Amino acid sequence: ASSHPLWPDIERKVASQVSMAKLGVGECGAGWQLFAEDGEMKMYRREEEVDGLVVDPLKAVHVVKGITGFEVCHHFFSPQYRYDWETTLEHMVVVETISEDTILFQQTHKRIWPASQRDAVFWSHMRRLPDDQDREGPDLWTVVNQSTELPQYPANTGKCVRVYLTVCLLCQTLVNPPKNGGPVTRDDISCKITYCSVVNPGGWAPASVLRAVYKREYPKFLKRFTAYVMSKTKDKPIRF
Ligand SMILES: CCCCCc1ccc(-c2ccc(S(=O)(=O)CCO)cc2)cc1/C=C\c1ccccn1
Repeated sequence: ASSHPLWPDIERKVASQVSMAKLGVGECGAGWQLFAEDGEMKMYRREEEVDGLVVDPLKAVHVVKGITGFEVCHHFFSPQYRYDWETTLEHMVVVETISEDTILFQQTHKRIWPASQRDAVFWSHMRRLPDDQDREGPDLWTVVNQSTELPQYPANTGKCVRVYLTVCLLCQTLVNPPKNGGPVTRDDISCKITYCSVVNPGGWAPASVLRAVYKREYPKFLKRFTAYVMSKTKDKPIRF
């Protein structure tokens, strides 16, 4: 895929998104406010507006037992599972499978009254990252979704307002080998998940509506998605 015209953008975006995702909420600048908490899941947001539009960056951290970073990224990246966990999705088109780890999507999301319906066109790239701390244990896995322009899907021509998004899912598998030296089972693993997203709604939507949507939808999405991965993997061999 390194020959594809998007490749330089993908390389640059993945590098910048992963380094930002690795920063704790305390480090990457002030202004992160905790807005939702549920067990191990903590969701933070920053209140930001661009041209009067709410684009509140979101950062969620979660630790889930019994699954690996590869399994989380695989179910997030692969189109065949998306309708199972993405409740706001109305329609998804795989525009181009650039390579086995890079796909171009067009998605329409269900209309959220009183705002107009939204669609998104983005490339999605999944990658294993060498662990820079050289800690032993499995590597990191990431999926980055980045809006891009596609001539065959011009923005704001039909019923939908085009959103512009940047999303990074960064996963680290934690293995706690059993004392008796036996094989590692799902009871001995967990996954540290960092989910970062910035969604520019594209066209006007009331700040109160957008903030209510994000406050309601993001916690629901992360809980539902991680529960889905657990259900899909629990009786299967572990994939690191
Ligand atoms: C007025 C409403 C405007 C927002 C509409 C909207 C736009 C984009 C998106 C969205 C959210 C997550 C992704 S992803 O993480 O890349 C996974 C692949 O689907 C891509 C798109 C959603 C939603 C609408 C609802 C909403 C908002 C947050 C969280 C969940 N749902």
